[in-house]
Amino acid sequence: MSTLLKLENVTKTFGGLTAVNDMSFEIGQGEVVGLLGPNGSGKTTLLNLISGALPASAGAIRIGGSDLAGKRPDVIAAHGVARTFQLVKVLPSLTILENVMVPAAFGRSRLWGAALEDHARDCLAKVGLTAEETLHAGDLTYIDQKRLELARALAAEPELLLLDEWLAGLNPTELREGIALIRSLEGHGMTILLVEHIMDAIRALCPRCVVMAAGTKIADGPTAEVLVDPQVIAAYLGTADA
Ligand SMILES: Nc1ncnc2c1ncn2[C@@H]1O[C@H](COP(=O)(O)OP(=O)(O)OP(=O)(O)O)[C@@H](O)[C@H]1O
Repeated sequence: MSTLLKLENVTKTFGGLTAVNDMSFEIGQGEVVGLLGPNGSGKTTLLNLISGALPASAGAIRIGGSDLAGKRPDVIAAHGVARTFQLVKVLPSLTILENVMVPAAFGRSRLWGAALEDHARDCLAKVGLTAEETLHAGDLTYIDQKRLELARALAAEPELLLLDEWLAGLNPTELREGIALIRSLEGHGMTILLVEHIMDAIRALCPRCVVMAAGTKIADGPTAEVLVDPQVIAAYLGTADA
């Protein structure tokens, strides 16, 4: 499996706080990897560094061989990285179709006209929103807004998809649908780095997990092994002398 994402000693400080501390790991093409850790451990900051929303303080972030640390988000997107956000970011006054056309127009293929609409519709079909394309995004239910956000990310034709708690806030039925949807992307060979607190989802989707605590990598390996690692359990539950 060839390496798609390679982090080398990536660090991010905010003043005196080190939010991400010397993180190194690789993700192969087509892998689905969970990024775990207690609240405040640096997961979202790491996604922000990979997607270019924040510049790294140190280290290299290689995507397909190019070091993109410190590059603008649009440059990183052009290298095939797309993401969803912890708090859904759709354009409420635009229709569903228009919401997906925007990232498709500015995505890797710079589509326009009929090709743009066709591609946007394909992305809506992938997330099961075909019938809703003329509705306004602000009128959608929460799960459908999440689907739409995923369709917007897919519209940019990513090779690497970063999902930041995309399954959070769903009821059990929606969660099952959400897991099936992510699995269907995996079937298309997409590489996914998934920040998630729902362990059932992690077990169902991620053969491998990386775990962070206080900005540092404390585990990286097969999910079943990582979830019973005493250091990981201590990071989540705290220890008597912590
Ligand atoms: N823009 C910022 N400025 C200053 N501090 C920040 C900023 N963004 C994050 N932090 C801090 O960095 C640390 C890591 O935060 P981050 O949001 O990355 O954690 P997380 O693991 O994603 O947490 P959660 O699971 O709660 O989303 C926290 O202490 C947070 O307060």
